[in-house]
Amino acid sequence: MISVQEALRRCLALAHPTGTETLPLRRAFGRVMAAPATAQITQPPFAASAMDGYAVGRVASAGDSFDVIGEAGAGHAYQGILAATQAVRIFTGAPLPAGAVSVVIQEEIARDGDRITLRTAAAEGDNIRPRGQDFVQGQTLSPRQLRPNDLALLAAMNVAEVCVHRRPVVALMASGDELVMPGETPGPDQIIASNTFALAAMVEAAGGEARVLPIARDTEASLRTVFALTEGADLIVTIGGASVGDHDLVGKVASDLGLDRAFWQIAMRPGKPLMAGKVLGIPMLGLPGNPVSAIVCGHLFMVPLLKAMQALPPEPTVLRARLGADVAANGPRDHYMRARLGVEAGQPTITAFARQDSALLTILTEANALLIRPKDDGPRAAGEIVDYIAL
Ligand SMILES: Nc1nc2c(c(=O)[nH]1)N[C@H]1C(S)=C(S)[C@@H](COP(=O)(O)OP(=O)(O)OC[C@H]3O[C@@H](n4cnc5c(N)ncnc54)[C@H](O)[C@@H]3O)O[C@H]1N2
Ligand code: MOO
Repeated sequence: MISVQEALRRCLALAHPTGTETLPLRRAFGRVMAAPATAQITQPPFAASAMDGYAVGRVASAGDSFDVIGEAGAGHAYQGILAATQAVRIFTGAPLPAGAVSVVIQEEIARDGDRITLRTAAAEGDNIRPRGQDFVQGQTLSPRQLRPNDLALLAAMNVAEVCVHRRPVVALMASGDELVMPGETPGPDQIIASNTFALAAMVEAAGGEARVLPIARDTEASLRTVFALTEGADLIVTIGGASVGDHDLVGKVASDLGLDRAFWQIAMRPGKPLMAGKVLGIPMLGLPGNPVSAIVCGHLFMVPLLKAMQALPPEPTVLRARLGADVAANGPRDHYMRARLGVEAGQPTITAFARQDSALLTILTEANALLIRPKDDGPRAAGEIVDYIAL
């Protein structure tokens, strides 16, 4: 069995970046930029007041007075030039008038008619946002998956459209005679197909488009029928039927369809029966059926594949925390234990759940991290530093 790292390397070798498209900003959330975006303007485009108050014509001390000669509001500049003895009533976001050197907030001013007296000193630059303090025209934002904050920045840069990678289309293909969809009434020997829903959401969160295909039955004919529905996908993800049982036919049918196999079975728990390759000209990831195995492998292999297809750094980020409770010696496969990450005594602390069966969705839903136990690692005591991946 190959290692997790080798399996990921072989998976990523299957990925090719998708093409690009141009989208209006309002449709770009969660998408991955395909090229740097360039600021069309400088922000702020002028030195601006950061507060409501008075722009004054010289640095001053408490007790100094000025003549108020006009007003500047956001969107309404004061057109004149301030002399050293003069002030302009100014509001947040208004352009700083020519000649102004400082803004004093209105709470620190006594006003008598058109005369103001300062209760505090006015130092050069106080409460003034210099021109271009946020960004300047021509500055670039490097490619990334667009979060809400990024969209605000692009909008401020006057970038109305953004060039993004086309969403990788993922054909999700669950198989098993025991499976029915949520909302249906399962027979006495049936269960509900569950992991497809997590995987589809993970695809969408990673910038892809999930195409959930009908559940294939455990026959070669049914699997072939559903495989035929994967046409046009950028990635085929099968769920279940990957192991060694008589009804685990995914590998067999994929082989009959010309699968160029990159690997089958890895030294990982959960996820041992994972397979990958290329079938019908499309990269394929064959996930194990156990819900936790499928979802954990989705995080470790499917999401990196989708990132690679959108030219993002694909590897999951491995972080470090101290163990909150002892863990026993590990076996011959890397173990990605469902765990709870929190803070104890001011330090990130991770504690594995006692129950690690790969069929336990209730545990997975309480987990917010995967504690990584290297294969053959000895027992570890609370307080030792370990690796984890955040979920
Ligand atoms: N003799 C051996 N048996 C098994 C081995 C092994 O090495 N030797 N590996 C075990 C491991 S590890 C895993 S993981 C499972 C995975 O097997 P499959 O990929 O063939 O998955 P299935 O047998 O189809 O299903 C396993 C389990 O998961 C349920 N399932 C399947 N699909 C879904 C779905 N979409 N939603 C919810 N639940 C699903 C299915 O009903 C089974 O209970 O094999 C071990 N066996
Ligand atoms: O590796 Mo299986 O995925 O342990 O349940």
